[in-house]
Amino acid sequence: MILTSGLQKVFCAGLDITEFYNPNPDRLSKFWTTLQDTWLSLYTTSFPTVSVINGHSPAGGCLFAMSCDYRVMVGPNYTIGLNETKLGIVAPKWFQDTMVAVIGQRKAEVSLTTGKMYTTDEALQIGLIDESLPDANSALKKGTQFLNNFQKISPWAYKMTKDISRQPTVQWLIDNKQKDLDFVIKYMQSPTVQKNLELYLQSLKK
Ligand SMILES: CCCCCCCCCCC/C=C/C(=O)SCCNC(=O)CCNC(=O)[C@H](O)C(C)(C)COP(=O)(O)OP(=O)(O)OC[C@H]1O[C@@H](n2cnc3c(N)ncnc32)[C@H](O)[C@@H]1OP(=O)(O)O
Repeated sequence: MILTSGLQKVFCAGLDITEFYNPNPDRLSKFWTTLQDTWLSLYTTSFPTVSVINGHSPAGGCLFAMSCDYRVMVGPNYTIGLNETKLGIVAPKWFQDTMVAVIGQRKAEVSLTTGKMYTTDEALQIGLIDESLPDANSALKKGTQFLNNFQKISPWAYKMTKDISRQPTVQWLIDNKQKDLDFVIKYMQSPTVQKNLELYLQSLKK
C-alpha cells in the first residue's frame, strides 16, 4: 500500500488542531480513540506499506509517514518532523517511540525537544526518510519498486518480522489506551495548553 496525498504541497498537516482547542470532551474522546485505532492498524499492517511524502508533513503527518515500512519524500522544498513542542504541547509516548524506532534515541530526543521540521535533505541525512526524489512521479515509482521487493518474500515471514520489531511500542499503547486517552482529555483542558494552542492557531492565520 502506498500512502500519499492528492494535495499540491501538503502530505498531511497533522491532526486538526481545532479539535484540541476549546474541546468538547466526548468529541475529543472519539477523535483520540479513532487516532489510536488508526495508528495501531497502520503500524501493524500484514502487508508492506510505503509513504510517498509529496508535501509538508508536520506532527501527525510525520507520525503516519513514520508508521509505514519505507519513506520516499519529494524534495527539496518540503518539511517533515514532530513539531509538537513548537505548538507548546507534548508528543505522546507512542509518537516518540515511533520516531525512536526510525532514527534512534539520541536523534529523536533532539528532534522532539526542539520540534524541528527537517527539509527533505536533512530528513534523509538523519534517516527520517529513506529516499529523496525530485518529483512526485519518480517518488511514486520508487515507492512501487520498494513494494515489488516483497513479491519474493513470504507474507508470513514479513508479518512475523515486523511484529517482533514493532511489538513493544504497539503493546504499550494496547495496554495503556484508556490511560493515554484520559491523559489527553485532562491535558487539553489545561489553561496553559489552551493558551499555547490559541497562539499557534493565530500564527497560522494569514
Ligand atoms: C506526558 C505526555 C503528554 C501527552 C499529551 C498528549 C497531547 C496531545 C498531543 C497532540 C499531538 C498533536 C499532533 C498534531 O498533529 S498537531 C498539528 C501540527 N500541525 C502543524 O503544526 C501544521 C500547521 N500548518 C502548517 O504548517 C501549514 O498550514 C502547512 C505547511 C501544513 C500548509 O501550508 P499552507 O500555506 O498551504 O496552508 P495554510 O497555512 O494556508 O493553512 C490553511 C488553513 O489551514 C489551517 N491549518 C493548517 N494546519 C492545520 C492543522 N493541523 N489544524 C488545524 N488547522 C490547520 C490554517 O490555520 C489555515 O486556516 P485559515 O484558512 O482559516 O487561515
